[in-house]
Amino acid sequence: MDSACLIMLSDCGGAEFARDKGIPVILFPRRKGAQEVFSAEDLVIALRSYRVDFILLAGYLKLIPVELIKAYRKAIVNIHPSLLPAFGGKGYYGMKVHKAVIASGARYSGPTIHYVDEEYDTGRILAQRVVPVLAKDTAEELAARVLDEEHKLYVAVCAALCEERISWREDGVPLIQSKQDPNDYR
Ligand SMILES: Nc1nc2c(c(=O)[nH]1)N[C@@H](CN(C=O)c1ccc(C(=O)N[C@@H](CCC(=O)O)C(=O)O)cc1)CN2
Ligand SMILES: NCC(=O)N[C@@H]1O[C@H](COP(=O)([O-])[O-])[C@@H](O)[C@H]1O
Repeated sequence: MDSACLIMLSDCGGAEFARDKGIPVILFPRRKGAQEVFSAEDLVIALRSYRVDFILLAGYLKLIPVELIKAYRKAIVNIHPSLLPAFGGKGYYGMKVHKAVIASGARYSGPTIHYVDEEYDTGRILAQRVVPVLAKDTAEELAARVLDEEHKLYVAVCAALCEERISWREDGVPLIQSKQDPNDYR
């Protein structure tokens, strides 16, 4: 990857880790009363200055502003810990998702990676993996099973993005071309 930049909601372990690796960190949105205003337009300018090509969300809990969506069309993806469109949207994040899945009696769950549009979790689905929901699962046990697949799926999708193996079906569904078999799209 030529360049990287971390966008965080707040200063946390991830921000410290990134700084230690020499990766620029931007806190967005700024806390109320912060010394300097940093608008969505400022964020786009900053990302362009760092030559950022893709934006990968993971546990980012605020709505990405439309200015960023427009500036990074088909270049912002998010990972969500359920099989969207089920258990997605405002209020569905972290353990809330897994608790809702278990309470529903669903027998399967799993991560979804989707393109980010103006609303929460309504962007085009790019990839999913399925895990079983066991009868006696706690939300924490299900979360761990889903997270294990998230970590594998995000790596595979990032590789496909960087290697330009994403194509778009006529109906607007994004497909990933297999690295092993160029005739296989998922
Ligand atoms: N424009 C978009 N922004 C974001 C998306 C998206 O699809 N489009 N995905 C989210 C990630 N996400 C689910 O994957 C998600 C994150 C947070 C929420 C939510 O309800 N947040 C609360 C605030 C929570 C807090 O501040 O602690 C809220 O908005 O009331 C739903 C889904 C990232 N951004
Ligand atoms: N709707 C968004 C959402 O729930 N995202 C989820 O947050 C976790 C990452 O958080 P962490 O890396 O901060 O622990 C991941 O499980 C991701 O699917």
